[in-house]
Amino acid sequence: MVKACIVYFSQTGNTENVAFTIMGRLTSAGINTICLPLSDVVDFPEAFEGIDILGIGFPTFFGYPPPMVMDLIDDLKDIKGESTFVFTTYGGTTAGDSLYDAACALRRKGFGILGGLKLEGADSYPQSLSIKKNAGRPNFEDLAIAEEFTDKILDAFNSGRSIDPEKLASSTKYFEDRREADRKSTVAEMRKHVEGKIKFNPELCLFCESCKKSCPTKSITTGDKFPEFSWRCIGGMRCYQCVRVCPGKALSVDYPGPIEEYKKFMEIAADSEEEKRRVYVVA
Ligand SMILES: Cc1cc2nc3c(=O)[nH]c(=O)nc-3n(C[C@H](O)[C@H](O)[C@H](O)COP(=O)(O)O)c2cc1C
Repeated sequence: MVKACIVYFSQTGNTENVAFTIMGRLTSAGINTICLPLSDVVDFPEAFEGIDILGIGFPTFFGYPPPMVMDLIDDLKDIKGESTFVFTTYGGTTAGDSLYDAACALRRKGFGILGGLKLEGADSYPQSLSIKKNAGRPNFEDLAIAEEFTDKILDAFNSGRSIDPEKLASSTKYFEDRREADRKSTVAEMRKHVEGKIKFNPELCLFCESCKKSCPTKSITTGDKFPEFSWRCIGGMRCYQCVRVCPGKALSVDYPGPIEEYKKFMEIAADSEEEKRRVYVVA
């Protein structure tokens, strides 16, 4: 029996939704499929044993995969030569080179690339949440596309086809111009336009530790009373999951500028309608 494992990182559920949709389709096609959040990978290495297909899903962060997803791929030491596919959800501005970067890294590890999928999701960035950008995505139609994609990658797998990661490269000029540049500096350049400081109001803290439990890099410790931030975050990049999950609204964001400036900045790197319509590429 063909065995698949889908590893995904998801903070607001968009990528998880897509991951479970793909798993459902694979399962109904008779593939023995496991879906695993990135945070469980260390505790469950058996999930990778004897797999034929590896799927990796993640939200796009500033046009690229979140650094811990690239770390995961780098750490895939013992799984070589299998087939893989990548998928991302993004807030409707740009998926940038996220599929391309993940596919290149997997290719370097010896994986054959079956294809890549990018679907729009409700935008989880704090300013975007305030304007409800892309609310309700991925919707029914988006998930139907995820199913269509799954059928096509299975066909590619069964026929032994794979693609060059180049096929997943963005046609958006902003990312084309920066393809050879160091990712950290490109992301830092973007972050300075939009990244706000996190404020803490002790009077609203419920001591529930939701911030600590949700932090993907375990950068938050709780002292006698309040959370303490090491600000390690994701290579310094704020993901704001602590702010999103705080039930008492004790954590909030100080936007670096007015929302109009944020919207203007998003236009600089935004995908063209044509790029947005290129939802998947399959071998
Ligand atoms: C730190 C950060 C950076 C983001 N960068 C982008 C981006 O470059 N382009 C975009 O369209 N959306 C961006 N988003 C929005 C997310 O990619 C989008 O909401 C995604 O679907 C969230 O997936 P999840 O629900 O699985 O966490 C960003 C969100 C965060 C928190």
